[in-house]
Amino acid sequence: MALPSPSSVPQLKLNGHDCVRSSLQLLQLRRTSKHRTPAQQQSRQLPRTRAAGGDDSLLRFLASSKASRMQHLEEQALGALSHAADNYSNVVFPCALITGDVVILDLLSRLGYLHSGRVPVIFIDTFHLFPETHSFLHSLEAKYKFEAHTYKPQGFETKKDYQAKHGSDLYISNVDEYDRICKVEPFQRSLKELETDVMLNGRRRDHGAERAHLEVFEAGKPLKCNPLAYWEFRDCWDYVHANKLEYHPLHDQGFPSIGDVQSTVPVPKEKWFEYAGERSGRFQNMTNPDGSAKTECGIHVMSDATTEAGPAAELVSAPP
Ligand SMILES: Nc1ncnc2c1ncn2[C@@H]1O[C@H](COP(=O)(O)OS(=O)(=O)O)[C@@H](OP(=O)(O)O)[C@H]1O
Repeated sequence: MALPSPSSVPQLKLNGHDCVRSSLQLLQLRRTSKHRTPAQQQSRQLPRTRAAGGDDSLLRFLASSKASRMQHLEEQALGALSHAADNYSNVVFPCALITGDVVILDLLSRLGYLHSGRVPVIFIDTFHLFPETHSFLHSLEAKYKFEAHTYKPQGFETKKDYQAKHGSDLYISNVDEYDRICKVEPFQRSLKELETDVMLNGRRRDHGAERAHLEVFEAGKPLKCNPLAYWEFRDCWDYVHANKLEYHPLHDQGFPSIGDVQSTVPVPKEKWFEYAGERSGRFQNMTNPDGSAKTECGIHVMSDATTEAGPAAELVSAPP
């Protein structure tokens, strides 16, 4: 069967994904290999008319596989959110407003959980966020009709107050102390004040090695619900485009993920969708006490260390 050249394949524009083309590239690579099986040799001699029909059906198969995968991911994420809300009293969503978070907000809104206040949104103002992050939050609050619960470093109303005590470069002189004061403490305080028993977030397996085996629910107090655990970064963008959602304005300036100003940089677009590519511009020039590169601020890592195993422990960590 003569495969069409990948560049000549019309994009099926199924959620704007390139998978059809890349699958064809893979197949073509196999075809041009010296090691053809007898069946492959034979298939090369099939009449061209049959080959043309085969190409169409392959494209249709790939398109329908992709569509059913996306449908499953969406149903599974909605199912996880409903399960959390149906079975637990205080489900909260700490939201950093990056692409996956926008997907979760939209799913929560479709379930009626934002407007009703069933799932409160937590926003940590670290005093070091980009101004665009604040304006984007206000825009989403207006669109989905919710008001985020904003938490700041304890004892400070403004960045000026904070700097008067800690200076302007604590994140350089003592990054762990900076994380504790500006992120971890306000985050822990928010979970406590809202009596959280389930915490939603947008962590996914393709974020990197630390999250490679993430499950949709993770044991602990609070229980963590990761509705996008099995999604890829590309799936989040497909959802955003398919539903014409507004997204953080800094994505259009080359930032795949957005955190604090001092530690977030743009990333070349071709790297965004590589494994761990989304977070490759985060935590720049930061190291852990053991000298390894920092990949987490400690919000989730620290809350793991300080929480107990919850009732779902056996569900999420069943032995092989
Ligand atoms: N500003 C702010 N407000 C509320 N919640 C926040 C905030 N920053 C991070 N988070 C929560 O922490 C999750 C991991 O974030 P990150 O490791 O990407 O960033 S950071 O280290 O916290 O800056 C992050 O997961 P995502 O849902 O994937 O964004 C959130 O659950």
